[in-house]
Amino acid sequence: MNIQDQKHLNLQSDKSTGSLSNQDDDVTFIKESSVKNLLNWTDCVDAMESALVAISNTSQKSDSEPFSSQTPRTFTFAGNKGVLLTMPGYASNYTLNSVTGSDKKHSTLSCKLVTSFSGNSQLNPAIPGILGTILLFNSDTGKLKAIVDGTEITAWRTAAVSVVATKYLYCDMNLKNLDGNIVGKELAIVGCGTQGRIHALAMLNYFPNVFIKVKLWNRSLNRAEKLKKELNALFPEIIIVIADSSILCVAGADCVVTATNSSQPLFELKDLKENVHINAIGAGTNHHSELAMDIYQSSSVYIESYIGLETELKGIKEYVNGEVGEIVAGKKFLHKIENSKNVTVFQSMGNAIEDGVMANMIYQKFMKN
Ligand SMILES: NC(=O)C1=CN([C@@H]2O[C@H](COP(=O)(O)OP(=O)(O)OC[C@H]3O[C@@H](n4cnc5c(N)ncnc54)[C@H](OP(=O)(O)O)[C@@H]3O)[C@@H](O)[C@H]2O)C=CC1
Ligand SMILES: O=C([O-])C1=[NH+]CCC1
Repeated sequence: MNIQDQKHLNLQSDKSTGSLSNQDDDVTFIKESSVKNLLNWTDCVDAMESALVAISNTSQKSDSEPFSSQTPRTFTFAGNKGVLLTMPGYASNYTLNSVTGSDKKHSTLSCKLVTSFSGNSQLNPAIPGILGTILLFNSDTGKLKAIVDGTEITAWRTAAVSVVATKYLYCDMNLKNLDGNIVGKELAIVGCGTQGRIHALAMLNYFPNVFIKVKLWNRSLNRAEKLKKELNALFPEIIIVIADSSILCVAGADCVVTATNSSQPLFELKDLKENVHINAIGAGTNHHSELAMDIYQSSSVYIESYIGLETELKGIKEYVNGEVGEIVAGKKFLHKIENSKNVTVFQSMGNAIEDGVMANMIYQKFMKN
């Protein structure tokens, strides 16, 4: 949602403290351009690490431990044109270290409303296929306190979650302890739409000195060319090439991102080299169609939340080894598959807690400014 005129909505953007007073009637509206100005990769990745830990703890075990509660999201289909998702969630006792320090604990009650209309890219002018709005409620009273544009948040939080997954699941190299040397890895971006683009930016910005080459593939060439131009200007030291097929794109890659609406597998296990980490993002309501089934069968597979597993990932349920948050929190060690290529897969779906934590992070920064 990009509403320019907040008076039109009869909302006030007075930077009130969000205190518990009954007179606190104002609803803060944070529009897309303000959200954009407040986003950076350090804050987003830090917030998503906290969110993933809260997701993996679904009951309150102590006064201080992060936890969350959520129901499966709902899907309301608008004929065959698109779908509206509702994503409610509550996260408690989590920190936003880089924004409010490690002592301040946050609780957030939120609901994201997000539409997915894949035909939007064909409009003239094109608009994003995924459009979102996040409602933030006072978690002590239930009263609405902010409406935060969720389109940029959805893009950034998805890529930031993939960065966290890459940090913890990519076993070939400890990306957490970079020593400043060029590591010389290859990144493959399969699908150069909104998600492919933001993932390329997230990976290259957050892991400097790691990737020396990026291979891009997109069904229609013009989007790959556009992204190549953008990346060349931002990262002149990195080699950026366009691959002729999705299989050629992943050949030789160390880290792969898939971000398409493809209902058919884009590559198989035989197309990958050993020790590859894959962030599988796309394919909308059919989340696991981008990768061939033999990849899931012989890889260590992690997801954001078991809640979505039951309803949205039935087809690969038996191959899932855990939640990323369980690894981050040290509750589980990375599962290794004997006699395998040692491939790790982060199967992304998107999760309500990530949206609530991100919207609160933006709200905290907006109120401070
Ligand atoms: N996991 C998560 O949290 C999230 C997942 N998503 C999902 O990620 C995917 C991409 O979203 P987004 O980047 O916003 O969408 P965009 O519309 O910006 O991009 C869609 C991409 O998919 C490609 N594509 C579409 N159909 C096919 C096909 N049959 N075969 C190969 N490529 C195809 C498009 O190619 P072309 O340019 O040729 O049309 C384009 O590269 C969607 O499935 C979306 O639902 C989105 C947000 C969050
Ligand atoms: O989590 C999310 O916002 C979405 N996942 C797929 C489409 C939108």
